[in-house]
Amino acid sequence: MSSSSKPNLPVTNAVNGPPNADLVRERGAASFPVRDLTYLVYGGQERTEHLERIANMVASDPVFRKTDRFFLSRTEQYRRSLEKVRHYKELIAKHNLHSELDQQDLRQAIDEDLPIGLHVGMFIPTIVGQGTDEQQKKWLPLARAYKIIGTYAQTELGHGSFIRGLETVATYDKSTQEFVLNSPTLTATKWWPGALGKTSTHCVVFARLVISDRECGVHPFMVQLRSLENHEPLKGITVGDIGPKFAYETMDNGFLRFDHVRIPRDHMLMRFAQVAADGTYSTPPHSKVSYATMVFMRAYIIGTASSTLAKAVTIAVRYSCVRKQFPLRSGEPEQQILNYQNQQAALFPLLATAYAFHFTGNYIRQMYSDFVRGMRAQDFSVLPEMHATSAGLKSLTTWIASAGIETCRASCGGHGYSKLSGLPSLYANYIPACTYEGDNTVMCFQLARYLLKLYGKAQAKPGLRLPGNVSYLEKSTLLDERCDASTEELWLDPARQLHAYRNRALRLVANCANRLVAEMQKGKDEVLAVEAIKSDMVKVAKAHSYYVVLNNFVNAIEQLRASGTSTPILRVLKTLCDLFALHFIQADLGDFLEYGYLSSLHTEPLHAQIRRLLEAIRPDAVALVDAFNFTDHALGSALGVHNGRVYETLFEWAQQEPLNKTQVAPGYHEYIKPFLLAKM
Ligand SMILES: CCCCCCCCCC/C=C\CCCCC/C=C/C(=O)SCCNC(=O)CCNC(=O)[C@H](O)C(C)(C)COP(=O)(O)OP(=O)(O)OC[C@H]1O[C@@H](n2cnc3c(N)ncnc32)[C@H](O)[C@@H]1OP(=O)(O)O
Ligand SMILES: Cc1cc2nc3c(=O)[nH]c(=O)nc-3n(C[C@H](O)[C@H](O)[C@H](O)COP(=O)(O)OP(=O)(O)OC[C@H]3O[C@@H](n4cnc5c(N)ncnc54)[C@H](O)[C@@H]3O)c2cc1C
Repeated sequence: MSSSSKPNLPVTNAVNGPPNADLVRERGAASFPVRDLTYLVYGGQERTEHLERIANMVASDPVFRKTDRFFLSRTEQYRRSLEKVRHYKELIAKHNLHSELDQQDLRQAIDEDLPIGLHVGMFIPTIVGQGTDEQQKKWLPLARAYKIIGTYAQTELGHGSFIRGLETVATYDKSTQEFVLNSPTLTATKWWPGALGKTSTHCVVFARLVISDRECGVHPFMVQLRSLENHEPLKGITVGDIGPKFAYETMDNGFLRFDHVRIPRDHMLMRFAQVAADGTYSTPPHSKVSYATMVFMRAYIIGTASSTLAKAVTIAVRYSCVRKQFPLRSGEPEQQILNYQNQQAALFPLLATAYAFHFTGNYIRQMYSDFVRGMRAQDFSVLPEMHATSAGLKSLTTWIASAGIETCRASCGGHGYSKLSGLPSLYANYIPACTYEGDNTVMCFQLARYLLKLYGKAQAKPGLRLPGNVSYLEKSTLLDERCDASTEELWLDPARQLHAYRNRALRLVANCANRLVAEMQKGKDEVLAVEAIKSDMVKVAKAHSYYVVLNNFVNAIEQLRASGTSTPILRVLKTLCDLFALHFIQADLGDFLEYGYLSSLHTEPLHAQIRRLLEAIRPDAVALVDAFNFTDHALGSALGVHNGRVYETLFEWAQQEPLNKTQVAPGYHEYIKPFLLAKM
């Protein structure tokens, strides 16, 4: 079936010429209308076309070019990203892109870690979330007009995860109605905040509030760091870049120290906790309400896991269609490497996961906006669920996406190791997502604690109703149930798939709870008992999060069916959902076998069904990655170019290598010539 209308994307960066014949053939053989799936992913035809207009504008603009990025020094990369920021601002004015959504679309199309990411992603949201109406009125217009540039300075040299251990102090001076910010130790130095080093003029600093020697906990303060006239650091402030990193070269992650810096009282963000002029402190309505920006960003990160993984899979699948190695029998044509089962087994579960995470992103966005609506009405009841769910999903999605990018890279063979494949930098820039906004393991503890608590409550009070995604914790009878998927066909039943994931999650929670009790019975207090089950807590959090992802995928397909989505689209989504469900059972088979939920009676048909699903996806693989609709600019990969002219593009891009500027090697005269021409 051909697509219902043609994509409007330019083929930029790739070497022009007739498209690769294999890709053309694959595209012609898709079983579903690609364009319709693109509309589904991006929220309709109108929205897709809007995004394409922005993507085209960016892709054809030389300021946003990416192909030279591998040949620039760190400082040049930083300067180039500032040039992009300036141009981004010019385009907002020129094309009237004043809504937050338009600007987000533009940044996404630019597709670089710009040093204003923290300004829009955390600084402004913290003012919105934590500032009083007056503070918002004062700071937001300046921030939104980029009259000030801000960041979010929480982590210190000595502490990141343990926020209560932060050492930066804000002491209230009643006599002047000021806070005095100070970094009393080396380890109190703020360390890591993005755009802090060189770009930001302001930041929200998280510091422990002290009033008349009384510790009041960590709170957010607005602090000006640099002069708005000449960008020099203000008195008492030591600030700079933290130096080379694994990647992320465009971002000036920074350090910051305070030497008794005074700020006015109204620079503490006081929406929830207040300090009155006389030093009276009013506590916030929820002790963790000042952590809300992190919850927001975790939700955002979950939303970007799909597109990041989708990029890697697009590159690897297109390349695997173009790349040929070995004929099956002598005299026959060589095979596209995507025809090999092992290649499909590596890539198609990731393709399925990219779609699964798309629906997870929709789910968390909805949950987050419900949560914000509640917060505005002073209802914080959803905060624990929001915090725990987003912490778990952030961990699972970023772990899988990170490992998935590396799998895609390795599946491209030698060319995957070339930076021109786009995959090494995609990986290197993405993996800190497993660390920032909460180390994934630490985040898993948060979700596991929440699940253990609810499980304990459900055990203590039979009949208690728990929220939707955790309601399975009420049903301890589920533990006695076993899998009955004894045929390949039965494994395609979503109810059975969900049953397996629920059963695994409940088992792991129950097991953890039992071990906790056992450790306490051995004489440990609760704190030490928790320490003794921490590895299992990570497994609990992952198991629950897998269930949430699958549940959302299954529900999304049901909703699409109910709303009249066409059969070919439903069929292909269902195949992807099945592969997601079965692949991750296969990947963690030990969990399911350990308690006898599955036996070899079920595993044989499971493996067989997975092989069938790989075969079913094969003819649609290119169409499924095309549906993500990335421009060549967004992929930044010689292997993933839409026209499939992989070798031509690789060859042309390699010519830009600075070593190729001269025919004779730099250093030849000093180091090679002497021994080549030396007398024997
Ligand atoms: C229009 C849309 C625009 C969108 C724009 C987006 C643009 C984006 C541009 C993107 C650009 C770049 C992207 C990348 C940027 C990366 C930037 C990175 C930034 C950072 O990393 S900031 C620093 C982040 N730091 C952390 O995440 C620290 C992690 N640690 C913690 O969160 C906590 O300390 C903790 C959870 C580990 C433990 O907290 P602690 O204070 O010690 O408390 P406990 O005693 O353990 O727990 C007490 C109880 O409180 C519960 N709790 C903890 N946290 C929360 C929370 N946030 N909410 C609710 N409840 C919470 C905890 O569970 C305990 O509960 P219990 O007592 O058990 O019931
Ligand atoms: C690229 C990047 C950008 C960043 N941007 C910002 C920013 O803009 N603003 C900002 O404030 N911060 C930022 N950070 C800091 C980031 O938020 C922290 O690094 C992160 O929260 C992890 O904290 P940590 O470094 O203290 O790790 P640690 O907590 O020291 O973790 C080290 C190891 O110890 C383990 N561990 C820690 N605690 C426990 C425990 N209780 N039990 C068992 N194991 C434990 C962890 O699992 C991990 O394996 C950024 C970091 C990076 C890498």
